[in-house]
Amino acid sequence: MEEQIAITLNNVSKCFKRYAKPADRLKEILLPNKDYSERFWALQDISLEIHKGQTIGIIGRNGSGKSTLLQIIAGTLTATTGNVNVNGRVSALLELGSGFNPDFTGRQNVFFNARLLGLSQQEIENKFDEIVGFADIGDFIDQPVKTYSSGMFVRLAFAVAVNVEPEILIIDEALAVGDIYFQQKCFDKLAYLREKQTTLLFVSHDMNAVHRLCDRAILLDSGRVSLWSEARQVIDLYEVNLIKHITQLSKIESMEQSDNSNSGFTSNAVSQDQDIDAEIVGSKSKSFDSGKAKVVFAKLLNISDQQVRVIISEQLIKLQIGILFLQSFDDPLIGFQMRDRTGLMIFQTNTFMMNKVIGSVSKNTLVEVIFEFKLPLFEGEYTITVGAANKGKGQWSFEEGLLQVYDSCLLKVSKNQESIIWFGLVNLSPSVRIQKYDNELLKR
Ligand SMILES: Nc1ncnc2c1ncn2[C@@H]1O[C@H](COP(=O)(O)OP(=O)(O)OP(=O)(O)O)[C@@H](O)[C@H]1O
Repeated sequence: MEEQIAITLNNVSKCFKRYAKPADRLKEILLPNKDYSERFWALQDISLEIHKGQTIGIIGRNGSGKSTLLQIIAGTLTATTGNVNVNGRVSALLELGSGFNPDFTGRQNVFFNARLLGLSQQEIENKFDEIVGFADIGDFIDQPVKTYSSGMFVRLAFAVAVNVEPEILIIDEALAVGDIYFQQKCFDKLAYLREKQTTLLFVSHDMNAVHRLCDRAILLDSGRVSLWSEARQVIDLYEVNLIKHITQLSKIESMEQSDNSNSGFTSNAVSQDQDIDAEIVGSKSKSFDSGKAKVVFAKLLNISDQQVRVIISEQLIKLQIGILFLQSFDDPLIGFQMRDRTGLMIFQTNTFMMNKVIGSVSKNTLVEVIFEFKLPLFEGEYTITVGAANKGKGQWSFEEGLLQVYDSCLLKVSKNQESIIWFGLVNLSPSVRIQKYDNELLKR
């Protein structure tokens, strides 16, 4: 079957008027026959064909034209030249606030927006609980949105945009807003829409997110397509360009500071108690609960057994889990998994997989398990899911699942100032050997 085309752009360019001084704009209003502006081409000669069901990342440095491109596809801006053809119902999450009436309540805005997106009154009523459940803003749904925090605003806007079952979903950086739980929920929803063959266009500066969500990507550079290819290749080129750019900047900086020789690293100044803004959230959202066991506690401790929520990368940490078994079991196991802010599972294990036997437990037995490990992760927030089951077999498999509590703990990993400089998910702590061969040696 021939693949359907969702979006076609033919030689699209966008020109904005710019004024050197604000007064020039005013002068032009007062003297309409004079032109005080200069022309600025934010997009130049963009031609693309996006197939139905593709997920496309749009990346590029600040000002490269990403938002302008999204707005032209979403129809909120018109191209100066070229033509755009969009085939399907578009739901767009662009600038914060666009599409919402500040004086309307959240509820009214949901109906208003969903109507604009082509849903009937009945369809919106059917979807309303799902949208509000997703946004999770409580009683604020009946308050005017002008009273919302920016986080609440994005929650509601995102909830509407993704739950109206769009054929084409356009998102501009919205995933960067909101707490880790909401971000994970958004990623899960986008993964679901992707499975349902929704065409997704996604602007982000977060390359992990682009990598996770997108098949292909567009790299914009000064309003032109620099590369349109597999996401991995485009991200690689973007990162190489970024490194080159940063290198250039730092060369200029070091020339400027050549008289300042004091450029050494500072010693490790981050303390365990500093910057604690994470919290143990307990059984926040139960993904599975058989009613046969429950989590009594899930705590992160440092090596001195003090409860912590901020951990310096590469330090030892203990995860202390208490499970109360409400029935007797002959061979229970307890485990955990760690996920990053995109919901990506980084690690999981359990007592069975570690060849540790809890042994049979009678009704109302509390079992405490302590996992101790190093945390060589990149700085950021992570969540821990705690689970229990009976009779393990193979990898994360068992005869009877008892509970799985997502987001039992939230932890924040902070940078280890004494470590090497590195980037990625896990510090592989590489060793390195360098050898130099002089000319004489090479001739031999
Ligand atoms: N209404 C406008 N009038 C004049 N110039 C504009 C207008 N909108 C955008 N621009 C300019 O067009 C260029 C591209 O802007 P755009 O917002 O599309 O970039 P971007 O890649 O999304 O940037 P960022 O990553 O910072 O969000 C920028 O130089 C911007 O200043």
